[in-house]
Amino acid sequence: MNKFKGKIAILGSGNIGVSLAKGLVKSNYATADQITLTRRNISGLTALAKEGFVVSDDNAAAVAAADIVVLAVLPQQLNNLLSQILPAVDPQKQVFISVASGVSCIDIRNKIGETVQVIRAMPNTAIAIGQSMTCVATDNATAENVAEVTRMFETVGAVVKINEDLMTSATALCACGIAFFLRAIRAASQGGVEIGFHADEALKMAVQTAKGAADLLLQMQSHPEQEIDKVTSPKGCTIAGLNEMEHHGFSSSLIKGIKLSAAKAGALYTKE
Ligand SMILES: NC(=O)C1=CN([C@@H]2O[C@H](COP(=O)(O)OP(=O)(O)OC[C@H]3O[C@@H](n4cnc5c(N)ncnc54)[C@H](O)[C@@H]3O)[C@@H](O)[C@H]2O)C=CC1
Ligand SMILES: O=C(O)[C@@H]1CCC=N1
Repeated sequence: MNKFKGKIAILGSGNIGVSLAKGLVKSNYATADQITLTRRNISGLTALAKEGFVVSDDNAAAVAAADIVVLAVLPQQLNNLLSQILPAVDPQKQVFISVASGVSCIDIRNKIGETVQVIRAMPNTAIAIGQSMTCVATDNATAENVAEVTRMFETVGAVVKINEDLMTSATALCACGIAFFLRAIRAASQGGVEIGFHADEALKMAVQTAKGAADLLLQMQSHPEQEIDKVTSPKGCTIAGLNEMEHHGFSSSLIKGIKLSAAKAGALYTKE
């Protein structure tokens, strides 16, 4: 692994910002002292400062010193942040990565300068354990910067490059998707309790079963239905349960939820 040699500023140290920072250090992409974490109130970052991260409430100073700037505030907090950092933006020095849902590259350039290179990235919370599914898109960054940002996110999971117009779809499927699969696991464990297991063992069984299902697809490179066909014995109990779930809208509810999340993701940001 070639360590990144420059400085990284992560503006907005909440769920995703902190998870990304920790993931980058754990994967040896950068050392903690190369990463500045900002937050309006830095008292919540004391533990991270002890781990060696630079912590600050001065976004403009963090940007001035950085080569890579990650915008990791909520969409509704972004315009305020962009106006704070405007004086420190240097298009020759920094490349900007935005993880904010529903904010386009051009929206960001309209606030901080038309020659600024902006790459959107949509990770998910599994970034904390190096298992993110991160989608990246840009409309103006150089191939070299896209390659570096891809390399950065590959240290904390898998990366797919997509067209920017699919970014809200990626948000729903991958970033929100973590919550959807977690809820499915939780529901399975609740079913397990109804049929006789203690809650802790039911959850453990559901989690390992879900992991096995995902790993089957990843390692065998197969299609879900191909694997399902191997489970469903004729006149058996699996097809009975599966069809009952489908009669109650299992696939349909996931599809509808993902469509609604994608629509919502596209409407989270107000330009003015
Ligand atoms: N949570 C998730 O699973 C994912 C979130 N995202 C996107 O990442 C962004 C951040 O989401 P979360 O981390 O969940 O939100 P969060 O609310 O946990 O973190 C945002 C942080 O930014 C800080 N902040 C707000 N204004 C600031 C400012 N002017 N200067 C410095 N810090 C400031 C807040 O204090 C907070 O700590 C959002 O735009 C979201 O759409 C993207 C992918 C996944
Ligand atoms: O729920 C949200 O709006 C954020 C974006 C994707 C995941 N969490």
